[in-house]
Amino acid sequence: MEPLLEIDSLTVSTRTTSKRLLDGVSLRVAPGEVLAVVGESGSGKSLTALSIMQMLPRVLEMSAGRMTLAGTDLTSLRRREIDTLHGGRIGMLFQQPRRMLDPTATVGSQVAEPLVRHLRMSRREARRRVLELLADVGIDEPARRAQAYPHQLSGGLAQRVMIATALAASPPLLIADEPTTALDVTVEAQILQLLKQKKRELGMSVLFISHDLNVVSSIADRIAVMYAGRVVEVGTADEILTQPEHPYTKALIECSTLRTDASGQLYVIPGGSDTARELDHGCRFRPRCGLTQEAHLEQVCDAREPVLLSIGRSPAEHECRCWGTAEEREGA
Ligand SMILES: Nc1ncnc2c1ncn2[C@@H]1O[C@H](COP(=O)(O)OP(=O)(O)OP(=O)(O)O)[C@@H](O)[C@H]1O
Repeated sequence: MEPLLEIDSLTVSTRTTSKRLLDGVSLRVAPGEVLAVVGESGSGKSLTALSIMQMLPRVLEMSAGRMTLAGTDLTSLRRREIDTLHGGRIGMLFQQPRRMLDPTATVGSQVAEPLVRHLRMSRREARRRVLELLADVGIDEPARRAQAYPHQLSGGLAQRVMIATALAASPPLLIADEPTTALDVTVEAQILQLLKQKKRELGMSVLFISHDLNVVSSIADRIAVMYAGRVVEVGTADEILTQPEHPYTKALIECSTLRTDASGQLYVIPGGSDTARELDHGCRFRPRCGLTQEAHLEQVCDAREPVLLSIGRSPAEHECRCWGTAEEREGA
């Protein structure tokens, strides 16, 4: 199936120092599919989303071999076309829903905005449609809520309003950047449920960004794992969660299952990712990698950066960037 969103070799660097923050990121999202992008803080998840939405800050510059949405080249859009993209072709959800809403405008007028702008509805038509949209995302008494201001909403209610706004113009793609991270666990479960229901009803694709594998396991069809600005493993959610290959993915899974060691300490991945980008040769994960030492691969992992190799039954079904994994497979 032709992908809806296709990104090839996306690189983002700082303009002044040319520091590479994203390095050759390639991703594909099929129509109706949820691709989750996971990784620790600073791995490049949000920059990937901002690049797709053409919302990178001016201090950063981007280059991409290819970045298309339903065949449209996103890298050459003009200002007006980018305005049409936001909300019209890509719905957006962020971590702090109350901060993303305009504090001076009522809920109703904010949900109406994409209806007027993208679907060219009259204000009157839009007011009627807003009530349906609010009810559709599980908001009681939509007429009363439409009159409310963002500060009068709980976090969960504000995220429901953001979902109604993001999906108002039925965009084919939703980008959700940590949409449940700021919510408490019961509300988080309800919002995930709502997103799954909306995805089913509307048949949209979703790029779902999270640092939490537990969260993505309930919603993702495929998972891409990022480390220090690169995709290190990608595959179906089932394969990544049950047969992870990259030592970093395995470590993330260990962390997400709240495993404790013999002394009762919670498992954490040793070391930090902050210096990984400064490594100018070899694998960026090697200073933290147990496999490198275990399999005596220091020289190999130090010499050259691993490439993303296909390890699935069919090409591109499961790919992993690790010399150790490649070596094990060759030996087997
Ligand atoms: N405007 C900027 N100028 C310089 N560096 C930046 C800028 N924005 C992001 N970065 C750096 O780029 C890297 C990737 O950032 P990004 O926000 O994409 O990470 P993330 O995976 O989304 O993390 P988090 O989960 O904490 O949001 C980080 O090292 C970050 O410090």
